[in-house]
Amino acid sequence: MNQQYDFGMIGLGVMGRNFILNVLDHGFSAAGLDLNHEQVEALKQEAEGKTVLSTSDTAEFVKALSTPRKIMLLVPAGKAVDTVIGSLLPYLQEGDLIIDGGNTFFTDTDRRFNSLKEKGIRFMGMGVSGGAEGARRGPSIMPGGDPEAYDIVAPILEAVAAKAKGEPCVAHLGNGGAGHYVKMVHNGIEYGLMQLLAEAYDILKHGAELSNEALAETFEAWNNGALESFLVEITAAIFRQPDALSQGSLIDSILDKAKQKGTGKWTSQNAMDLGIPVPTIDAAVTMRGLSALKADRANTAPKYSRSIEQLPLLDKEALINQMGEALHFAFLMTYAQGMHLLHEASSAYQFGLNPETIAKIWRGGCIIRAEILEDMRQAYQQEPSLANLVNSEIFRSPLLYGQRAVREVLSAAHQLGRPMLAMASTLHYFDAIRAERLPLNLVQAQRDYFGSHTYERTDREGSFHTEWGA
Ligand SMILES: NC(=O)C1=CN([C@@H]2O[C@H](COP(=O)(O)OP(=O)(O)OC[C@H]3O[C@@H](n4cnc5c(N)ncnc54)[C@H](OP(=O)(O)O)[C@@H]3O)[C@@H](O)[C@H]2O)C=CC1
Ligand SMILES: O=C(CO)[C@H](O)[C@H](O)COP(=O)(O)O
Repeated sequence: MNQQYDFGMIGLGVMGRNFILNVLDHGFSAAGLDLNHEQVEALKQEAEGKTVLSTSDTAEFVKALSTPRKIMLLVPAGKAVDTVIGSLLPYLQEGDLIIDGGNTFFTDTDRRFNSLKEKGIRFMGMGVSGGAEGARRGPSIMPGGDPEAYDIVAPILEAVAAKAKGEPCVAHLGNGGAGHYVKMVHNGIEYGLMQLLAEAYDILKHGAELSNEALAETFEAWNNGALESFLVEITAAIFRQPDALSQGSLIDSILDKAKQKGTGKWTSQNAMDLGIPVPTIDAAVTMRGLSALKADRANTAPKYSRSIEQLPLLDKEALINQMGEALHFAFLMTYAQGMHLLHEASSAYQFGLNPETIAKIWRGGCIIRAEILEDMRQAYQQEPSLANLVNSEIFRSPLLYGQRAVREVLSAAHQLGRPMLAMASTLHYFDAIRAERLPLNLVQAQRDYFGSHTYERTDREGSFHTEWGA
């Protein structure tokens, strides 16, 4: 009898090839499919000696898999996913499972789930985080959809996932497109944290005049404290990277235009749809947009030249310390915004999410893994229905303490004329969410003035309209 393989992977690029190698490392047999022959050959070479089939023939690939078939896709989100599903259908049988592991928009997952269900094919939307290294050595995995479908593939996913405090960083998260929704918000938080770190770099470089070596040491020191996280760790390493093509550090030769594939923007857009503010993520998306306007910036810059050298000298040591505290505050607030969005989405889309489980599986493997996640997990363990982490006792003291540092670093940014849009948005979000009264009574008055939109009063029930100025 021919070999029957435990697991199938379609898309043998950055993520797919590393993920399938990870599966093989854990003693499972696996088949890989890609239309690109170079990728097929690369898998054959990298998996030499393992029980693997690498092919670009769909019929051969599907027939080689043991039933129910477990086929994961790591192809670009969008059309490619529908194309691959269409190419598989003639060969699949009832009960087989297709898993989309890409960064797919969650409503596409719902659509695919419903259409495949009619054909008797199981479908699962699943976020995967950790980049190439995570896929290879242990990612954080965010599956959603039918729990029975998850059970079919759980032994493989639990084996390959990262482990945090001995527990696998994978769990069935909820109904329908829940897995892809959680991954989208993960990426929104990722955007926020990355932008905050970029802003800190800018102020330390221009305000405290830190060299790349000093920046590396500063970020390393932070990574040994409350800010311990993957993103702080790699940021320190980035400052140490020499440039292979010219003198100096590589960071100084990288064009300041950040690209984006959509998940951060989707998070902001969907948060607006649900009426949940995520201003740090909005700011991060906006800054990617501003970074892309390189030619416009270059054109405008000479018209508003800076005179930094005339500015009062900032206390270097104080600024570095305040920046570390400010980042800790802003990191907490960014996770809080993302988790608040998940709380609302869970009821709006009936995902049935458990925030403690999400905090738990984000503690290892993923891009936003951080020491803070363990505090978050404990906060949700104490109060599972907590809507916003700002109201957690665990967060109260670091937020109260950290906000002062944020005000200091923002003041430095203002003096230097350097943008800290994410940091400022984070502080203003905090100041707004803790303000019992906001000046939006004026907005209501204006709406009623020009559009008879009515307003409510503070002293009596009902809806009121005034003939303003009459
Ligand atoms: N890179 C990352 O850090 C992360 C990526 N993701 C997500 O994972 C998914 C895959 O990303 P990534 O691995 O980076 O992308 P890559 O482009 O590196 O790999 C995608 C692979 O899929 C192949 N492919 C495309 N269409 C088909 C098809 N119809 N049939 C078979 N193979 C096909 C591509 O072939 P070809 O080269 O010929 O186009 C390529 O080999 C995306 O949704 C991405 O957003 C998720 C987490 C992290
Ligand atoms: O999912 C990821 C990490 O978690 C991918 O790396 C994704 O591409 C990051 O988003 P963008 O390309 O928009 O920066």
